[in-house]
Amino acid sequence: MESLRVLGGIIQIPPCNSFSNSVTSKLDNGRAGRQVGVTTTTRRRRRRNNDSNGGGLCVKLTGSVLGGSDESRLGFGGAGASTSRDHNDDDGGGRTRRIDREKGLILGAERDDSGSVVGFNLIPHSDDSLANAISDEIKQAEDIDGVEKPHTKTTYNIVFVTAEAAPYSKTGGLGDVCGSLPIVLASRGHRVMVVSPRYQNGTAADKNFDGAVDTGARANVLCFEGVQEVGFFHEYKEGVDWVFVDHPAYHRPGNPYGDVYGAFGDNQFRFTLLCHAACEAPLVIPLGGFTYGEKSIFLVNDWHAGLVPVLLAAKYRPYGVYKDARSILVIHNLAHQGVEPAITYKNLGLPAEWYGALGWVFPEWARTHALDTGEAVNILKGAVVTSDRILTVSKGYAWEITTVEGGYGLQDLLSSRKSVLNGITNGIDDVDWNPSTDRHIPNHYSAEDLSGKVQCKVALQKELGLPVRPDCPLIGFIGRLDYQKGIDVIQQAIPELMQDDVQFVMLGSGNSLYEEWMREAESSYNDKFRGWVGFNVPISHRITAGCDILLMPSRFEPCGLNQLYAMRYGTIPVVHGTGGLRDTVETFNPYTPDGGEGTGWTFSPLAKDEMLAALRTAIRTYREHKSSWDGLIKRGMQKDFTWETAAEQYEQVFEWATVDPPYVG
Ligand SMILES: Nc1ncnc2c1ncn2[C@@H]1O[C@H](COP(=O)(O)OP(=O)(O)O[C@H]2O[C@H](CO)[C@@H](O)[C@H](O)[C@H]2O)[C@@H](O)[C@H]1O
Repeated sequence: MESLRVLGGIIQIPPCNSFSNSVTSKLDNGRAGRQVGVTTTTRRRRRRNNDSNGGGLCVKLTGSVLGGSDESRLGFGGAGASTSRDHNDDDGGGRTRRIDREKGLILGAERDDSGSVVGFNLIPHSDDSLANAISDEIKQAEDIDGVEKPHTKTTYNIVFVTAEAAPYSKTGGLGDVCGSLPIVLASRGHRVMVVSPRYQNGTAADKNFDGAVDTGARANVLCFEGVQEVGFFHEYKEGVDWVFVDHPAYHRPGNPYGDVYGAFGDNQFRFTLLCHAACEAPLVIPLGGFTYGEKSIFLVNDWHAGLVPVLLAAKYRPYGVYKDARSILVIHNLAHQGVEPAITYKNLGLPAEWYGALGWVFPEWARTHALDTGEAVNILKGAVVTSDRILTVSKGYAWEITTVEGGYGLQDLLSSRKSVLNGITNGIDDVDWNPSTDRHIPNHYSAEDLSGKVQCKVALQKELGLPVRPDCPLIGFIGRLDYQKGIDVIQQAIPELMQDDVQFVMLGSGNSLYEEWMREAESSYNDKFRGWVGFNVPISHRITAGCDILLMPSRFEPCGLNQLYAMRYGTIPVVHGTGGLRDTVETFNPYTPDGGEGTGWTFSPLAKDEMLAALRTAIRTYREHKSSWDGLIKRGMQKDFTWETAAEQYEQVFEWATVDPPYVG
């Protein structure tokens, strides 16, 4: 059986021969390339590993099908591809169709009004059985695990640009989101690429990238007063094209942003490279035979990807490239904006006249000396200005960032873009985070049978060397040890909380002062407190399953994932009522006819006493009101936090983005 794959609403035909091909992007054709000094060459085209079953249809598309420049840009043609062709037809609409009598196929590039290729027609010429075979194949793609998958009405080519994507790289929630949302969007019928760096830090984590192979495609990026060559590695997995930008700057000990000495000094360089490379990837990497092309939607995650919309507006659109693309900035954390001295603007590979988009002036109180003019370049600000739409990861946070308290200096600008600003609450990966199948926890359980949960608690107490006491309330904290997470409030509360009959476990890494404090607290309260310093995913699952309560006193929280994981694992969240925490945790109300509603407790303001009061209410409920506690557990476990709901909302935003004209400056 010949196999066809359906990606992004187009029929994709696996190449039957591997062949070398030279692809030159539009930039090389003398337009934007000369202006900004970027050239791109694909040296070798590789076969998508998952498609290389030897049974692919052998179809060669030539310039008469696609038009000369498109042929080269899309990476078709090449000496090795073979097919027998009878003649060309004009379909009356000016499009040329290639008829393949032997296979009974008619192929034609379908274009929209502006001339962009939006897909290909594949029509059986004389044998209806082929049409049936094709629709069977399509159905199989949909029902791959026997489950009917929700499908989108309109498909898009979507390009995520991100500094991290789990399981390849992860330091926090950004990695989780960029590791799971793309898979859900792909399963709904979109064609999805994720572009992130190929980190190699000399640890076992390097193996995460073992499945990605060198595409041979290269981009020469002019920035930082030189030409930088980046490579592209690729792995096709779970319906997603994972593309990894390769450069020596990503090969060093530490995490994606820094090492034991702090943040890397060249992060502006490292993420400038990522952005330039991500803009080239859809033009030059023929994945499974097709590039993503110009009609792509870029999902620009946080400041690391923030130059992408600026590059689209300043470097590509003025030269007719990416005129049909759109960019959507997704803000996971406004506190980090990629701000550097104004003098570094010249490093970014942008035309001088675009300085205003990124230019930013620190308020007077934040300046360091009397002659400091406060002038800076702010990459996230550039993205806020130039992106076509803006998203945050919860509705509450979408409002907070327009206020003085939550706007980190960008509140006025964000308010001015309110008409294109929305909040979509993150979902969770319910395969990775499922207490009835989780490979990291010792006993499985579900809302129907909770018996495994107490066994997880006992196992955790043993693992941590705490007294094994199934009846003692066990409180957990998991997260980056950062000002954002309210660790200082926990610090203040611990001496008082340790007077109560409770156990407390903290897992986290980050600020070394907090790490040191966790070690000290463990030795001071050795029978009650454990501080696990480090980043450890299996332990994070075991804490989520084994604790009774998860504490999140975040100062601000754009969405927060741990409270969602906690609810799914029957662990009751006690959280500061801010951002996504307030949106997702409903405070327990026992006074309802059916015995109570709510999934946890929120407290406000963020202060030691308020936090302790909420914790103690939770502990009293745990001890004295067993049926209320069981109700809290069950309601939390039954909540729908899957990505499907969020994915549908993202699709709505894609539609709005494509209806409106793109930002042109
Ligand atoms: N030491 C450790 N060991 C193992 N795992 C650890 C860990 N420390 C943290 N994690 C994991 O990292 C993730 C953290 O996610 P969060 O959403 O809580 O926070 P983060 O602030 O990183 O993300 C930002 O982006 C996300 C995604 O949009 C928003 O939800 C959030 O509000 C915003 O601040 C969770 O999966 C957690 O288990």
